[in-house]
Amino acid sequence: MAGAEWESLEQCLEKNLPLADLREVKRILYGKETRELHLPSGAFEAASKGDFELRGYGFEAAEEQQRRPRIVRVGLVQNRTPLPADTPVVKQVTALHRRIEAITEVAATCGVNIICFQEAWTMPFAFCTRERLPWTEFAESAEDGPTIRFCQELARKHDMVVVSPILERDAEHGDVLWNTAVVISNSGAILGKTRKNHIPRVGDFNESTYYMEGNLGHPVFQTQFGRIAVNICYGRHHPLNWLMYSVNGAEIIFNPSATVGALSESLWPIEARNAAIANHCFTCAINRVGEERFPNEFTSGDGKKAHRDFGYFYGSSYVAAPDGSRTPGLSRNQDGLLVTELDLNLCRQVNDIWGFKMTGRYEMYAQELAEAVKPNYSPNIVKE
Ligand SMILES: NC(=O)NCCC(=O)O
Repeated sequence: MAGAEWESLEQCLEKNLPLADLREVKRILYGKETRELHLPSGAFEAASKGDFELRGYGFEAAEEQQRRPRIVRVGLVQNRTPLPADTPVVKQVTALHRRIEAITEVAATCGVNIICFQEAWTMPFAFCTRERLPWTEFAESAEDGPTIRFCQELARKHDMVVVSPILERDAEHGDVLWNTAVVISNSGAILGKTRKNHIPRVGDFNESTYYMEGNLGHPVFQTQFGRIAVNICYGRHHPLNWLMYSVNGAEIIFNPSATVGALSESLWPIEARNAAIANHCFTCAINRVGEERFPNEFTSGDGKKAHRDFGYFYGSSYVAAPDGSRTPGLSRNQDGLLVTELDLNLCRQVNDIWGFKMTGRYEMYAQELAEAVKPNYSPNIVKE
C-alpha cells in the first residue's frame, strides 16, 4: 500500500488520463463538477509559506423565488503532528495550537464561517497503545481547558464557528475520558459538545481502552451559519448515526477522523458521500495525515507482530453535497485546508427531488428495530 509518496487519486487520474476520459471519470466518480473558488492570492502565498495545501471549491443550488441563497463557507483542516510522539505533552499541544492558529488565519482570509479540525487534533492518535500515560495527560476540560480557551479566541478573532475535537476529561463525573467535539459559536461562546457514539475495536484502534461510547445522543447545533452536527470518525460506518443527526435537522455534518490506509482507504470516499445523499445534507470528511511512531512497541492481539505505529494516515479530506457531488480530496501526504462554499438551499431542493425524508419509512423501521433488539427476537427468515 502506498504511503506518503503517493499524492492522491485525483493527481494520479490527471496525470494518466486523456482529458476527455478524465472528464467522464470525474463525472461518474464525483458527480456534478464543483467550481473552483477564487481565493485571495495572499492566502495561497501564506499556505505555501506555511507548507500546507490550500484548495477551494463551491457547490451551487438552484435560484428560488422566496428564499435567498444561504451561502456558507466551511474550512476542513488536516495535519500531521509536528513533533515526535515522545515529546513532552505541553510542548506537543503548544506546537499544534500554533500550527492550527496559522492555518485558521488563512481560513479567515478565505472567508471561512465554520472551521473543523481533525479528530483528537491536540495529540498523537495514541489509542493504539493501552499504556494510558502519557497519553491521558492530553485530556482536558471541554468547558474551560487550554484548547477550548484557545479555540474561543480563534472564534472571536475571526467571527468563525470552531469545531474542536479533543480528548475530554470530565472532572465533574469521575474524571472520565471521552472522545469529544466541542462546538464554539462565532461569538466565542461554547455552544456545547458531542461525544463519539461508536467506538472501534478494529485493527490497532484500541480506543475502548480509554473511553466509552458517547452518552450525549445526537445534538445538532444552531449556528449563525446553519445547523451543524459532528459524527466522529468510526461513527461514519453507522448509517443510523448519520440519520439521527439528520432527523435532528443537521444541514452540515462534520466527520473529524483519524484512520489509516490499510484499514479504510477504499471505504473513505464512499461513506460520508453516501450519508450526504441519504440524508439530504452536506458532509465534511476530515482525516489526519502522516505516520506517528510510539516509544513502546505494541500489539493488538490479532496475530500481527509487535510494532510501534498505526500505519499511514492518508488525509484525503473532502466535502460531499446532498446531490451526491463532492469536492476533490486534499492530498494524502500534506497538511491542508479545504475551503468549500455551500448553498444550504440545496439540502431542501434535493429533498424535494428525491424525497428520502418522505419515503424513509422511519416508523416502520423503528418498530421493527424495537422488536429486533429484544432478547427473544427471531429473525424473519422464510424457509422451504
Ligand atoms: N478513529 C477511529 O475511530 N478510527 C477507527 C478506524 C476507522 O473508522 O477507519
